[in-house]
Amino acid sequence: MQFVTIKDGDFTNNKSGTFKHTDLIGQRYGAKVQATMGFCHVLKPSAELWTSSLPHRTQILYTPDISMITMRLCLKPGSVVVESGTGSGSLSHAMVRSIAPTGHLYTFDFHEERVAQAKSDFKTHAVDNMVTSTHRDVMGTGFGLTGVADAVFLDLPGPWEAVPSAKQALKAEGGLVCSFSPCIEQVQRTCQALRDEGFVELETLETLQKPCHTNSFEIPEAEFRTLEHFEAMEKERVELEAMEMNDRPPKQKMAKKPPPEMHTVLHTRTMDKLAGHTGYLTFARIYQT
Ligand SMILES: C[S@@+](CC[C@H](N)C(=O)[O-])C[C@H]1O[C@@H](n2cnc3c(N)ncnc32)[C@H](O)[C@@H]1O
Repeated sequence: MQFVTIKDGDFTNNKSGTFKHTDLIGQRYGAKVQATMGFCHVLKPSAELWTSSLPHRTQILYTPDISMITMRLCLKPGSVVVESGTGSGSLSHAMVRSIAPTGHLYTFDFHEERVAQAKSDFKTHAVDNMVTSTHRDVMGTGFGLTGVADAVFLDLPGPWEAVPSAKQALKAEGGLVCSFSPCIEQVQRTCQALRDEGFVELETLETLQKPCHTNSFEIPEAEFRTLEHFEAMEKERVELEAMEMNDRPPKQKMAKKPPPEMHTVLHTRTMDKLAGHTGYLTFARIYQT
């Protein structure tokens, strides 16, 4: 999967050969476009496609975790959400899609270049009006936000350090927090910090996706035979033998059997490979009033 900005006169080369951008301009989304050694499909950009094609500047979150996060944090149009670290912006784009057009994402990272690149990506994807991207060490100095957020998401090496500041960033009526950590020891420290700050409904889970493939194929209709059926077949065989002995060509005497009726069968197979452990998601809620 390649994310390509199309420019009249440019070319893109990959294992399918050379694609002239001029041939791509004006194509409808979904169109199949021929190249010198293969073809491509022109797809409409989406948060999921960005996740599968973005340049990795860090480890990123993938669609199974992202869908669990956006759903369990109840993100919807108009939600205000705080995120750290921004990383490569994989989760940020999905969050923006969920909260658009009236919500806002405050995203923080202490790596200056990543913040600059994320800002540039948000602008290119025309979502920068819904994002504030800030260069800041949130484990050291917190988010610097008070009472604005419906939800806070933490993807940090020491999320427990940011829990008091996450609480402060949530709206007066309370809100939701999610923390992603690869190690169970990080989860334990984060849960302790969440309890200390008065968060409730703590739940930690791991999201594993098990893909299934469904195919269809044709098989002959099953023929269930009775004893009479076998007896009739035996009679037919004996008659055939007798005709052959009388030197008469059997084909002239016997009616040709019609071809069996075909039947479409759907077959679903779960894939053998299950993507391995990425991390644990800890969710919690606080009621502040
Ligand atoms: C694993 S990446 C986040 C990936 C992101 N969730 C995504 O889907 O693309 C973690 C990020 O946290 C940032 N980070 C680590 N410690 C931080 C801190 N104290 N304050 C702010 N950002 C921090 C790192 O610079 C890194 O970019």
